[in-house]
Amino acid sequence: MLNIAFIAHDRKKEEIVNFVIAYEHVFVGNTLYSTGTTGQRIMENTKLSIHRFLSGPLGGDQQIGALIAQNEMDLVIFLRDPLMAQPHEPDITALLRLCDVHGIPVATNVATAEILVRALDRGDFGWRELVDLHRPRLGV
Ligand SMILES: O=C(CO)COP(=O)(O)O
Repeated sequence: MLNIAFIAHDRKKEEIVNFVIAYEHVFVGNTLYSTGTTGQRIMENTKLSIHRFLSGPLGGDQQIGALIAQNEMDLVIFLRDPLMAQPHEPDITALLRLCDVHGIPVATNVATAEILVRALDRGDFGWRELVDLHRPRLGV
């Protein structure tokens, strides 16, 4: 079972909802997290249960970043809006930076998300457990 985070900016909300509906059978059984509004929209449209943090502009990206820093996140799907500036741009940069610091697979567009979720379905994320042998989860 993996810990997976869903995040999408407003103009990407419909895209992430459709993506999660399409792969609901892959995501079910994992522990799912999201920023506030993204999670609300996904839960309204699927049977998935999601731990929702604050909305992104209010600190949700930072809350998910904290889980990444504690080695509590295995996959991040973050559909960013590349065409509109966000008020919390530093938080977005910080989250993506932490993914790179800790080597966490992160998709920032749906094409990459699709490849990662198919890899997840095939069991390709087994290597995360090997990494965990050397970097035990700290818990939250
Ligand atoms: O702003 C976000 C990510 O940076 C997403 O927040 P919401 O899911 O609350 O819209």
